[in-house]
This record gives sequence, structure tokens and C-alpha cells, in this order.
Amino acid sequence: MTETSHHWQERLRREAEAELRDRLLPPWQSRVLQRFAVERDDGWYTLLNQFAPHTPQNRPDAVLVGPLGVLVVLLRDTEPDWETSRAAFVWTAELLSGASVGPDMVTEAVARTVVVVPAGSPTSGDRGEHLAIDETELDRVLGRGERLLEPADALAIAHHLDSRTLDLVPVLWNPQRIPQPRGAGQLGGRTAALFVRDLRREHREQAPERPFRDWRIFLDDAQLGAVRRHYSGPARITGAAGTGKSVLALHRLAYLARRTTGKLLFTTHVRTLPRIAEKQFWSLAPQLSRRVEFTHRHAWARDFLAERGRATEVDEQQVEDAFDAVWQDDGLAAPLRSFRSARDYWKDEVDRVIKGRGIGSLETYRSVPRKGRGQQLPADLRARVWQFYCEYERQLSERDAFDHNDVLMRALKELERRPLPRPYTAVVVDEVQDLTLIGLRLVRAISGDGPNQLLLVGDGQQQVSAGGWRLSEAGISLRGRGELLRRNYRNRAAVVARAGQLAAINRFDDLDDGPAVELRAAWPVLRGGEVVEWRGANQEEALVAALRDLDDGADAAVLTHTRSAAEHWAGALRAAGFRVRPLDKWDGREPDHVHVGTVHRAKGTEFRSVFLPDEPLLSGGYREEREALNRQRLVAMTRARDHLWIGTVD
Ligand SMILES: Nc1ncnc2c1ncn2[C@@H]1O[C@H](COP(=O)(O)OP(=O)(O)OP(=O)(O)O)[C@@H](O)[C@H]1O
Repeated sequence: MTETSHHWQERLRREAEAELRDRLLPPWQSRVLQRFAVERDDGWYTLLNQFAPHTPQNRPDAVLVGPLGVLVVLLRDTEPDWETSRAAFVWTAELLSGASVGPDMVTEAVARTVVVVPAGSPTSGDRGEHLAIDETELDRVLGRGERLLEPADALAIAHHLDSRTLDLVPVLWNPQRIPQPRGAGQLGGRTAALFVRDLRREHREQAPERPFRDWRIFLDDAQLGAVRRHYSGPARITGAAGTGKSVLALHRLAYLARRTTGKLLFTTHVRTLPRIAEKQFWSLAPQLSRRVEFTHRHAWARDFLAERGRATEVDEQQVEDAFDAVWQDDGLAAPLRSFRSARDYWKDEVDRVIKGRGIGSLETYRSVPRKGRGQQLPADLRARVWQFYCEYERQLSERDAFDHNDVLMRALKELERRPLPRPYTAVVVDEVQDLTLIGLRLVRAISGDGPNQLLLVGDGQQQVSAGGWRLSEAGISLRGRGELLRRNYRNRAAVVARAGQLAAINRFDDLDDGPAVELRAAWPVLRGGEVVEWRGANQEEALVAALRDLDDGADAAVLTHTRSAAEHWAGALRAAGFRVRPLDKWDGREPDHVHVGTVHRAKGTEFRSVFLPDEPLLSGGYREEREALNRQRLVAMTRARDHLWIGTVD
């Protein structure tokens, strides 16, 4: 530290001491506040509660706004409970709402609660929803951490807080006479910048033309409105690919967790998605991560049944064997085959229509709508299918085996018999368009339908599994509680335009009311992008060459429809010298690997470049098969942020 900067800080400290003199603060609080005030030189703006040191219990004693975000500070002789610090956070967060920087609205994820106690007093550290430190540890919050705000952002937010309440008063900075904030490189004496990890900048350097602000700290007004809205019952978020539905859902979980007690649940049928969402949530609100459970729906049902002493495990091989035993029985399968020859079609009929809807009798099966399943099944064929299904059930029980639908069904029955002793405060269901009706009933039974308890997130154009239902069939009524997101933040305009050409017809749209928006009508926020439509004979050579042409740190994926194609490409790329990772291991980093996997595993992922090689597909040429394929292609294409490569083998 130079002599000059030392003197300058000492002058600031004295000024702060003088400004605070009349307050009769305990000496240790006075020391802390003087230190805060001195930090103005490093871009921190302090607002002091006008009642301090007699601050009401549930309010902060001070709020600081600076490069590392907004600190909701409680200066207390002993560490308060989380209820108290949570109330102080919410009070500050309500003041923050409406703060904006340009068109971007500031989210409460910019804020964290810090409890400061006198030197040597015991603290719980950062194990809870607030960080507790003693007065000697202030560097932990003022000098270390991820840089979240640019100097001008911090000043704008400090101004906003000052203008929203008389309870907070600026200390050592005058909102009327604004000192010009210094740039990051010119920060004062101890240059916090030295040990602040500027992740946002690193991020931007990797993608220089992405002008976005950090999704954790800034949302658009439609997104933030939905995060904060009170819903008197179940609600849904819909919007085309890449419009920030999952981001919104995570913010909402954090928002609700801050204002309630108890556990919250994020669930979906996609096996890999909970892990991805959990990581994102951690980066959004690490202090709250213990409050939210991220669980694949089948895993939830399985664990729940085990807890209730009714363990139900699925042995996939036994299930396949049971089905094949019936499929190979000509007497039962031949009538079905002569209508539709594909085994998977009938597997879907059993899994998604009969068992997926919990149909218990031929009478019900005769009258059930078979949404998205193609041609009508004549009545006599339905009777044959029913016989087929009954034999499948018999085969399962002969093997003492259960399939995935059995697990969901048993969990549902068990919940109906004895509900959860401590219900979740809120449940978010992502990729809702691919649930079965039983799956939907189960989440409704888990969540209940009280205010803010159930949020359904999905997009009918991205449905990749067969079947459909109406929400009312699961006893869910939205009554207009729906949000529609329109701005696509992920894909550049060229990618949106190409994916928008697909006839990915939304057959699902029965999230009963509210309009759906197709990708072609979404607003891509980013211009540019590149789509290469390759056509030729040697696809492998062409794809490998195109992958090699990418810059270092390729951040690329090869997506396929079938598992066998994924295995083929993983082998081919390894042989060509690439580092390959299976798609279900994606964690948003590892840009030096090429990820390979099926589109079913691609939910929740995104890459700078995506390659869609041509692959032979078994198809009977049915309309609903083509539509399903197009929806899968739409999912695959919209995983690409900047570049898309589409192969066609002549
Ligand atoms: N307001 C925002 N500002 C900056 N980036 C955003 C914003 N909203 C979303 N994003 C980014 O856009 C991308 C897509 O968001 P997200 O995955 O939530 O969309 P989605 O609608 O769930 O997509 P899909 O349905 O295709 O899975 C992510 O990289 C996310 O971080």
C-alpha cells in the first residue's frame, strides 16, 4: 500500500467517524461502518439504517452495493436465527425490485445476507442461509468473490435503493453529487480487483459477441414479473426453445425459498436434467441449495416407496424380456403387427397410453383419446391390444418385475393413501410436455394445488415422447395462470430461422388455456450465427473436418436420434483423435471435449456448435412419426448457440 493511499483511506475513515458520531453506535459497529465507508474507494456504496443501532429486529443495519453485489448486513452482538436474517433479506429484496440497468431488471440473486458480530464471538460461518463472520473477517465479503456488478451498475442500484426508502441513508457518498465511479482497473488502494475473480469478464472473452448480462443477476421484465408473481393455484410457463423457461423456474424456486420455510422440489422425467438444474441453482443461490431437492421423477417415486417400506425396483432387462415374450407370441401380436409393424409403436401404446394414463379396463381403453398416436384404432383391434397388454402384465408378474409405470402408479396410490407428512412448499416440473398422465397426477399429488405450489414448465414443440393429455384429466386447472416467454436468448438468429422451418407441430398445446408460441415466432435476441447444410457421400470425413475447423475449445456436440448412431459417432470421433464425452456427463464446462449423445439426453444442454449427422431411421412413413422426428430435430437444432451443421448423405 502506498503512503498516499494510506493517508487517503485514513482521511475517509475519519470523515466516516465524524459522520457517524451522533449515532452512539457501539464501538465495534462504528469500526465496521467506518471500514465500509472507506471501501467507497473500491466501488462500494454504503447505506445505513437510519435507526441503527436500534434497527428493528427484521431489518438490515446496513446495505452495501458494490462490485461483488448487494450485501444485506446485520450488525448484531450475537448471530440471529435464519428467520430474522431472511426477513431482512426479503425487506431489502422488495426494495431492490424494479431496479434496472438499461433494459435489464436486477434480480435478488445479486444480494446476500451477511451477519457481522464482534471480534471473537462464535458464528456458524456459511453453513446456513446467511454468512456469519466477525468484524475481523470483513475482507471475506468486501474483497473476495465473484465480481457481479460493473461500477456503473452498482451506483445505479445504490441510487435505486436510496430513492425507494427513507430508512436507508447514504454514508460518505452523496447521491446528489455523484462521484464518478472508477473503472475496474483504477480501483482504489487495496484494489479488490486483484483478488476478485471476474467470471463475467472471462465468460465474455470466451464469447465476445454475446452482449448478455449474467442471467443470474439480470432478467427481462417478462421473466422477472413471472418470478415474483403470486399464483393462487397451479401455473405454467411456456415459450419456445431457448426463451429462458428453466432460468425463470430456478429464479422462482429461489424467490419462493426466501419467503417460506420447508423444502422445495424441482423434478422432471429427463434423467440428466436435475443434475444440470442443481448446478445452475447452486450458482444462482448457493445459500439456498439445501432447501431445494433436484430429483428425477422416477427416482423420487422409487425413494418414496422405499421409505414407506414398499420398495419397487425396475429391472429394465426383465421388462424388455416380458414385452418381447408377448411380441413374439404370434397369436397376440400378429393382429397388432398387421396394423402397425413397429415394435416401438406398441411399446409406446402400452407404456404411454394404457399404463401411462392408468387405464384399468377395456371399456375405458375403448373410449380413451389417443392423442398424437396417428390413425384411429378400430374397436376390435383395441380389444386385441388389451389382450396383448394383459399378457404383458402377466409376464411381468411371472418375473416378479415392475416397469417404470408401476413405480409411478404405486407411488401415486401410496400418496393418496397417506399424503406426505411435510408437503413441499413448492414443486417445479420441467419438460412437462413429455410426462405421462400418471406422471402428471403424481406431481399434482406431491405438490397439492394451493397458491404457488405447482409450476409446470414446458414447450409442446419440444415433445419427444409419444402421447398426450389435458391438464384437467389430472385435476389441474390453470384459470389463466400462465406466462409466455418470447425472447430467445440462446440461439443466434440463423439457428432460430433454420429450426423454425421445421414442421415441428405442437400437438401438445393442451396445457388447457393460453396460447403457445412456435419457435418461428420467437424473437432471437442475438443476430448472426451460421448454419451449414452439408450434402455428400462421405459424411464422416466431412463432419470430422468441420469439427477440426472449429477454434480451440470447441464447445461442440454431435447429436443423434438413436443410441446406436451415438455409439457409432463416439467411436468414430475417438478414432479421429477427439476427446469425447457422453452427453449425459455435460456440465456446462469441458469445452475441450466433443459431447456425443441422443437428442433425448440433450434436454437442458447447449453448445456453441451442434452437429446433426444424417442417420438411417426406421420409419413407416406415418404422419405422426414425421412430426415426432421434426420435434426431435427442433430440440437438437436449438441446442446450438452459434453454429449448426446438418448432414445429408446422398
Ligand atoms: N434474461 C436473460 N439474460 C441472459 N441470458 C438468458 C436470459 N434468460 C435466459 N438466458 C440464457 O438463455 C439460454 C436458454 O435459457 P433456458 O435454458 O432457461 O431456456 P429454455 O426456455 O428452458 O430452453 P429449452 O426449452 O430450449 O430447454 C441459457 O443459456 C440462459 O442462461
